[in-house]
Amino acid sequence: MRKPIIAGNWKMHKTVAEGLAFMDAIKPEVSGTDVEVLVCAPFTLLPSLVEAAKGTNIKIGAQNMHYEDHGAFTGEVSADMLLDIGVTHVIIGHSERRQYFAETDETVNLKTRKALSKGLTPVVCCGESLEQREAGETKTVCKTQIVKAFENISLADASKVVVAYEPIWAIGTGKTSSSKDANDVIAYIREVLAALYSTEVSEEIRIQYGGSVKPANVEEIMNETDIDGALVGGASLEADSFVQLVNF
Ligand SMILES: O=C[C@H](O)COP(=O)(O)O
Repeated sequence: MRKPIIAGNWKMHKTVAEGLAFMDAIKPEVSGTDVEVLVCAPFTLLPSLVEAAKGTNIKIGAQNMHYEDHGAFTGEVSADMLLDIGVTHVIIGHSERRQYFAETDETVNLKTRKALSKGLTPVVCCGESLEQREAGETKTVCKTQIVKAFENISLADASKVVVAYEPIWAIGTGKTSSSKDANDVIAYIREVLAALYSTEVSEEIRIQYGGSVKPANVEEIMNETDIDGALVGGASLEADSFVQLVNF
């Protein structure tokens, strides 16, 4: 049985004070849940959030990392640096990183392998653009991204990866994929993983949906058979809304 995972991706939002106020507000409201609760914040907030999450069931993640251990990479942060401050998860290959920061399927793979080798849980994103969807390429695009992301990842490590299927046209637009459509693509991603590894491993890997998830639609999405969680941007920024998502 896969444990559901509800993750907030704050993107480039919040000061430390705002992040800590959010943590104070959600802690008592999410403490009883069976769902894995994850907050992925900008680098500047991570040490404070890790401290605030101590002794709770809330995990703290980064939104990116570099695949090298150290070196002349101005502006970048390594896996060891994240581990050093107590971060446990890292989003890799978000479409905004692919679109604005030249993230490629190859760097997604390098980062995923590095995260796993260090003991960080990678949340690996895939998803098609509107143009690709209209051209009927959704499954091909997701397959290409997933096959490359998992290249040279062992069977033992594969089940530690969390996948997030995020159709780009649904991100921050208010347009959600229908839960059936999202489930259909996610079931297909599971078939791709079964072919790469085994049915057993593919049944263990958690696959989230992301794209305009909000309290009003989270239950329907989470009721789908293959959807194991949500990666949420806008609706994760307010404590009330995030609590409703976790307690779907
Ligand atoms: O990482 C989160 C996704 O990009 C979804 O963002 P959104 O919930 O604002 O559509």
